[in-house]
Amino acid sequence: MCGIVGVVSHSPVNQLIYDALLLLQHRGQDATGIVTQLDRKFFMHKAKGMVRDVFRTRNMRSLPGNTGLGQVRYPTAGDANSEEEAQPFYVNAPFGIVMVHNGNITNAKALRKELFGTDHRHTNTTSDSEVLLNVLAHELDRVTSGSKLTPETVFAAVAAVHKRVSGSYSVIAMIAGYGMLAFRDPHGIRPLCLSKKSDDGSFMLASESVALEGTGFALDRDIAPGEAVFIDLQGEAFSAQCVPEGQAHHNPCIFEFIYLARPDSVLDGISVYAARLNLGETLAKRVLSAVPPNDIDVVIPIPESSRPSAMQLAQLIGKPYREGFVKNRYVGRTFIMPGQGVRKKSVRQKLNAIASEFKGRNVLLVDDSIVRGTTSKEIVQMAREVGANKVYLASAAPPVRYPNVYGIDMPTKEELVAHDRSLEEIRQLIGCDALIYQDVEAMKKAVGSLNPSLGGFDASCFDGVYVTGDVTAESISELNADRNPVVQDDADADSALS
Ligand SMILES: O=P(O)(O)OC[C@H]1O[C@H](OP(=O)(O)OP(=O)(O)O)[C@H](O)[C@@H]1O
Ligand SMILES: NC(=O)CC[C@H](N)C(=O)O
Ligand SMILES: [Mg+2]
Repeated sequence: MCGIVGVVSHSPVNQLIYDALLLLQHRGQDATGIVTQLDRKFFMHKAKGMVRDVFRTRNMRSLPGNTGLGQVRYPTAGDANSEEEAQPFYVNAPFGIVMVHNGNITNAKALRKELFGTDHRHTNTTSDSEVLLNVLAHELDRVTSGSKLTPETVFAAVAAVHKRVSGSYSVIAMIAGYGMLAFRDPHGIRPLCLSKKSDDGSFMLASESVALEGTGFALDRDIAPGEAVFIDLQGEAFSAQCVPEGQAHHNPCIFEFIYLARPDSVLDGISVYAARLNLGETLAKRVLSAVPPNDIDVVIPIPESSRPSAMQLAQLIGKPYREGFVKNRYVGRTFIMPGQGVRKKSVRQKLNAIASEFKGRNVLLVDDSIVRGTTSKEIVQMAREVGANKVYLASAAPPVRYPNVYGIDMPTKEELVAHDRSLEEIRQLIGCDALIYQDVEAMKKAVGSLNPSLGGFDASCFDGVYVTGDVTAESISELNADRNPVVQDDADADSALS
């Protein structure tokens, strides 16, 4: 889950893209980049780091033009440490294309071979996004050879991309001198939404509605699964469904609603905040059947993402909701940091307990999800250190048991605390007095009831069902083999836990 943004306007876009990226920073903390276009020329600046650190005034000054793209990266493929793999990516033929991608290509290895052997295209990094860009470039070249680039030819190229590429991809690209193209994979796994400003006719495309609202745009609609939108440089927009009828299914990633997205965003017709409240409500029922309510004195969220669920849960079980942990706002999100070592250290730097909320009390801690168990184990220990009597732990998401291959960095099952362990084994490992998880079906209902028109969710890390239908144990290990040493680091999560 990276954050992506694209703007077509009648005035300079550099500041607007910067502002939108800041609003999407929670989706990627590792690298960032902006590219703008002026007179068929691209101007780009990208580097490792957060938005505020990467773009200095001199960089912003060298990003002229009224159209542009930006990205914040959370690496899920290739090399997490490489500056080269920061986005946007650029190819010079045909036309000159720059592209940003949120998602993960599951057949990148096979495509890389095809690109080299059959399409005679060169890729220079281990990034799956560079592969995707080259497939798009090849298909654009093929459909426009001997004819002009029109919205129809662009859509034909996207249709060909859908046939070749597997996995998750929300994409925004700029074609030099022509316009901006956006498309979403046939399952709509990662989000992408669109806005047109009524006063000046400018367009913004972004991963989350919060980026639109925070920059003076208003959410018009989501890009549909399999759909492509092309906005020419005169500001005229065209759109088309690029997969054959019956082959597009709307299965957004449910983890967006649990953890990844900001609570003030609305994705695919669902308010993330409302989803988290609903998850708290269903979790409350499970808590009541597992722990006698009189045994709980206070409900304490593990900041940040669990707050709405914890609040709702507390109200339903009739217990006080208290802020027992204070988050250091200058430490980023720990889950999306690359490498288990840095994640583990960061939990202690990030959260500190207010002893008076714990002393002598039976506390129910609530988190949105337990993935590697890094956070839970540290937090339970911290609660005990400041004098908690009993420490119960509830998770608004069900046990994460399966690897994710669609853009969340949980590539190996061995690193997941719930993989191949019973509830009791997980409880012992985390060290809490009772452990209560959300149920998979209840989770799907809690979120899905907010938009019944969806065709279900990608909930693969919870139920092991991969919506693209082509993910096997073999392809998962192949994907891991393509990662840089970070995955090896992650595979050590077990030892880091104990
Ligand atoms: O079991 P783990 O592997 O530790 O991962 C799960 C934790 O990581 C996330 O928090 P994070 O600090 O990333 O972000 P937040 O501040 O938005 O909650 C999530 O909210 C859980 O607290
Ligand atoms: N989280 C993402 O969307 C990552 C995009 C791409 N797979 C990368 O690793 O750069
Ligand atoms: Mg958290």
